[in-house]
Amino acid sequence: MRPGLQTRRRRPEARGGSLRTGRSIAGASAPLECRHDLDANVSILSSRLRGGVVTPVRILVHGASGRMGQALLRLARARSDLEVVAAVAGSAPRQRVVDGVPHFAASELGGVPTFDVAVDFSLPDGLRPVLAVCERRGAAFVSGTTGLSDDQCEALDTAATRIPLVWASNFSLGVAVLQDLVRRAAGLLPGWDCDIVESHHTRKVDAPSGTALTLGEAAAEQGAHPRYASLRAGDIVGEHLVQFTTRGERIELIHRAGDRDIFAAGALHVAQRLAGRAPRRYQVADLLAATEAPLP
Ligand SMILES: NC(=O)C1=CN([C@@H]2O[C@H](COP(=O)(O)OP(=O)(O)OC[C@H]3O[C@@H](n4cnc5c(N)ncnc54)[C@H](OP(=O)(O)O)[C@@H]3O)[C@@H](O)[C@H]2O)C=CC1
Ligand SMILES: O=C(O)C1=N[C@H](C(=O)O)C[C@H](O)C1
Repeated sequence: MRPGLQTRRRRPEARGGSLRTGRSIAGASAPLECRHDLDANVSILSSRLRGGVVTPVRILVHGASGRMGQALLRLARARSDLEVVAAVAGSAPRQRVVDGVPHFAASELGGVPTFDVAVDFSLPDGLRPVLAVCERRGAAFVSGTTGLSDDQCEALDTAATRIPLVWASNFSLGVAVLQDLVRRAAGLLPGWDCDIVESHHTRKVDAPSGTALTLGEAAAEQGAHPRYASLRAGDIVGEHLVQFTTRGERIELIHRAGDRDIFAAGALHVAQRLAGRAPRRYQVADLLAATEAPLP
């Protein structure tokens, strides 16, 4: 076996947060429903009216010093409909205020200013404290943190009875389409081998990736028995190959992410639309469909 290549046979547990497309995206033919939720939109708008003025959605970025956190802070700065009011990392910040944004350590979460939605790309250990703050404050929660335990996944389900919440293993549009293609291919190819190979940078701590597990769930829903292989090399942002093989033929479906901004932009887009909604667990596609503007 090559260094860095781990193989693993595993049928993943059912987890929430898989991306379900509700309308046709980029040629995918899955029927997608478009929701025009007038009452919800009125309530969201009124929640953003302060002093008679529509104000930006106030965001807390959790995992702010990380690769994703830095992308979120940079992209949020460029949006007038979002205001980052707190940036939280695991350890104490070297600078208390950066570009006008107050920075906090995770141990200081209780003292962060009022926010509408927390956007979390941290590590599994960081999940419960930030989720608890969102629940206490009635704020929305968007998370892309992967490698969560079953208990942590259950904590998300419980929180979603009190606050609006989205967890997704991947916030890119391309992976949402890939998931749909995998589901359909698995349904059309009973008995074929299904193998998922994911490649990421050497700093990634979880394996298989959250996206690989989500894609595997989509295949397993159709009766496939996916196997997983993980490669850690250099600075690969994220690649997922789903391969269906039988005697004499093979189909390969692959997504390559070349830039973390695709994930960060997707998460900010979702956060902007989640703030002020009724408590429940939302899928990314719910918020893509309830749209005034296309993905940035
Ligand atoms: N769903 C998606 O689309 C994507 C998901 N991800 C996932 O996002 C997560 C973060 O990825 P990445 O940015 O590369 O990771 P990094 O290691 O670069 O960053 C992790 C961040 O989390 C902080 N952190 C660590 N432990 C805690 C804690 N206990 N409480 C609060 N904050 C903590 C770190 O702070 P400090 O450095 O001070 O410890 C740092 O700011 C991973 O789970 C990754 O798989 C990544 C890309 C896309
Ligand atoms: O850690 C990463 O970098 C990524 N993690 C996510 C995952 O585990 O699927 C999404 C993306 O592939 C990048």
